[in-house]
Amino acid sequence: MVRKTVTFKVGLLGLGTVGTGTAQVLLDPTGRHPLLQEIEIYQIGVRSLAKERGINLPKDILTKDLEAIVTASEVDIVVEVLGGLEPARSLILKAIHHGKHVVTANKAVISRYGDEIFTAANAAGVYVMLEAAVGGGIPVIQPLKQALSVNRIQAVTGIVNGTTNYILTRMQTEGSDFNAVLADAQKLGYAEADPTADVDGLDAADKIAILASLAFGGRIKLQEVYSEGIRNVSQADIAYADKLGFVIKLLAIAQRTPSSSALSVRVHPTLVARSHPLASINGVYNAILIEGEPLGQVMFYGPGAGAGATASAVVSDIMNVAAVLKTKSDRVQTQFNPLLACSHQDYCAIAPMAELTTRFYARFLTKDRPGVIGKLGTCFGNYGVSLESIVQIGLQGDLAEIVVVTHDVREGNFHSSLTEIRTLEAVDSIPSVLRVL
Ligand SMILES: NC(=O)C1=CN([C@@H]2O[C@H](COP(=O)(O)OP(=O)(O)OC[C@H]3O[C@@H](n4cnc5c(N)ncnc54)[C@H](OP(=O)(O)O)[C@@H]3O)[C@@H](O)[C@H]2O)C=CC1
Ligand SMILES: N[C@@H](CC=O)C(=O)O
Ligand code: NA
Repeated sequence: MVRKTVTFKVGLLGLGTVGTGTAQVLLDPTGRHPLLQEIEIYQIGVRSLAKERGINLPKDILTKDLEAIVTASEVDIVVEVLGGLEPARSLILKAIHHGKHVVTANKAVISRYGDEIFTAANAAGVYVMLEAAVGGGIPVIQPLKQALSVNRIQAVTGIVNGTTNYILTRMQTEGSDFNAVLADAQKLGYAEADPTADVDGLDAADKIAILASLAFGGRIKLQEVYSEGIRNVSQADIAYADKLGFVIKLLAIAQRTPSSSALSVRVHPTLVARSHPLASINGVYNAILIEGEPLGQVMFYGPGAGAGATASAVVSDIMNVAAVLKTKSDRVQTQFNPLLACSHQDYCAIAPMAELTTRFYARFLTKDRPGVIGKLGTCFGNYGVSLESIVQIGLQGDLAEIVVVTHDVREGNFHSSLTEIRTLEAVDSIPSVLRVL
């Protein structure tokens, strides 16, 4: 048992999956960095005092009075792991106004209210740290702020939602049913309280907005980030993708566009060639591939959700703040460490999706008769859509199933060609349209 010399007090807001993992690490410093022995939990704010907790806690440490934690003079660092927008946002702001440094895992709050929060933090002279908010336990926020900051970043491409990667992996490897696998992800503590945020790509959109902001040095308006989830990814598409040499992944992408100064920032299910490094990232694992000059490519890989992994990121942020404070005798920041603080003022311009240039995969159900493929080809040709492959593999009832993969095409042109194709008498439906990396 380690005897602690307490120097820093943490007010922990939340004792769910991440809060419990965080408390476990803070209460068990043996064999970890010695600075951890100087950090103590002051109080833990929860909703219910009666709830069974799978952790041994000091007596009377739980409270329902979260405002008292963020305003307590004893507290140096407030750790927000409540989730949701409110009261998380208000408590973060109140903590900042009371001079507390903040560590949060809450990408939903940061991607929406980052402007307000970082402006308040800079005015109050405190840090807001968010390593756990993207990629769970994977260090990616700190590397972007520090080790990679000399690079001109060209693209950030990631699998940043553990729940959907877990679902897609099991649908692919076991042919499992979507809803059953989602229930497992919830049991394992990967999913958000409302898993819609995971399944519909909103959690990944929050995360890529945060990564894009760090990578490209400006704020991002979340409403300009395109997001499409995995609800419409079917077993048929997984099987066709496999036959064509691809796997389907929910990718979050932020990249410079070749023709304008605007960025493309988006989340969508994507066919990824089996040889691509992101294709082999399975289960709850996340990976973020960053391309920059002069570094080239670097990929961060690890567990993207779960109690222990996320706690590792939360506690490392607490330690980073404690380490900075240790060098200040009065614990007041007169000057910020520019590699830890946020200094963005301007918003990045985001290009509309119609201007994106990408490859597409599309599946058509058509009448099974000669000449249909030719008619599709004519419509594609009318809009400059060039095909990489076109295959008719099977029949669904009496309808033919035709799958195409295009070469790079402007998204707006591709959709115009589909609008024309839908008017063809021989075409029954277009059950899926996916982008190809
Ligand atoms: N789960 C994961 O793997 C990861 C989660 N995150 C983020 O971490 C945050 C927390 O997630 P997670 O731990 O999974 O969430 P949980 O739902 O498991 O835990 C939330 C905790 O916050 C408490 N809480 C919520 N609302 C209130 C309120 N209004 N008043 C008082 N207490 C409240 C709950 O109290 P009580 O226990 O009494 O109900 C609970 O202890 C989220 O922002 C999430 O996006 C980030 C990376 C990974
Ligand atoms: N629900 C999220 C948790 C981590 O951010 C996920 O599944 O990735
Ligand atoms: Na992280």
